[in-house]
Amino acid sequence: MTTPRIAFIGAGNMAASLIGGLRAQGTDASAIRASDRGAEQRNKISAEHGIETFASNAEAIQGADVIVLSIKPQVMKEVCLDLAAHIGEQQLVVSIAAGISCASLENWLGPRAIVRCMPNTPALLRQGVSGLYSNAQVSPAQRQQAEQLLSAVGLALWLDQEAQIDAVTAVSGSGPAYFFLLIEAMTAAGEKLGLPRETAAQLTLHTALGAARMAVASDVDASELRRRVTSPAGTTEAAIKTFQADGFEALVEKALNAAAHRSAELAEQLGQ
Ligand SMILES: NC(=O)C1=CN([C@@H]2O[C@H](COP(=O)(O)OP(=O)(O)OC[C@H]3O[C@@H](n4cnc5c(N)ncnc54)[C@H](O)[C@@H]3O)[C@@H](O)[C@H]2O)C=CC1
Ligand SMILES: O=C(O)[C@@H]1CCC=N1
Repeated sequence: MTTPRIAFIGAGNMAASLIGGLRAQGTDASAIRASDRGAEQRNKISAEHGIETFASNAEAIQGADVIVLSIKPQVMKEVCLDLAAHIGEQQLVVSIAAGISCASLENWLGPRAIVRCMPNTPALLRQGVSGLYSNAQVSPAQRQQAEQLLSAVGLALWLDQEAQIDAVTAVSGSGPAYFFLLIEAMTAAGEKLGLPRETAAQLTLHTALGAARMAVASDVDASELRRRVTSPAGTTEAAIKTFQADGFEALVEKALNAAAHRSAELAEQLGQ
């Protein structure tokens, strides 16, 4: 398959992660363009990745096979209404915005091929994971284009119901932040236990990395891996019992529900 030409509308954090991942995978800079209303963002992304940038969204999408809407949900309507007259029938629209439904995008852009997806920031290291959903107008070739884009930066998993995007947002879209929070908390606790801060940070980070790598490579599930670390009446058991006595699993469920609920709420608030 030839490399699709990709235009990013909005050159912020997530666009930078995706563009960085695509460039690291070998996508030529000439196949990628980006627009942003901020001159600083345009200069930064063009300096970092050697891509052409535009102040005009309409100019940026000219000649693109795939248009990636990578702006905040709050400006999606305004941007789509401005772009609607400029998008060609053959151009695939990929939205990465949390909480903006295909129906809203079609209201603003007209009926067209749309893939909604939810990536995450480790895309920058090509270690991302995304959930993707395509509407009925997306052709098999366009599905492949979207998959090619997201799988350049990590694992891409198709969903068969759009509502599942809310759950993907809660688990993996926002998920890196939960692990960062745990890393922050473990580092601080290690320091309080008497370690130099840098040592506590390195121990925490490499434990997180090792545990994730082990879980991905393992043919047994996480609960069995946890059991193998947990000696009867040992140190791990003392920690796990403390987590569970204070409702760790219920808290995680509550937090993910809040994220999924917020995703659905954004769709209601911003989708009109
Ligand atoms: N940050 C994350 O971890 C993830 C974010 N997302 C989604 O990605 C989208 C972008 O998020 P971030 O990159 O974090 O936001 P960001 O604020 O870093 O980037 C958005 C960019 O859009 C630009 N912009 C604003 N109005 C514009 C307009 N009218 N025309 C062109 N550019 C405009 C801003 O100047 C900014 O550079 C959001 O919809 C978010 O829901 C999805 C998955 C993960
Ligand atoms: O916090 C947010 O709304 C976005 C979507 C997923 C990650 N960041």
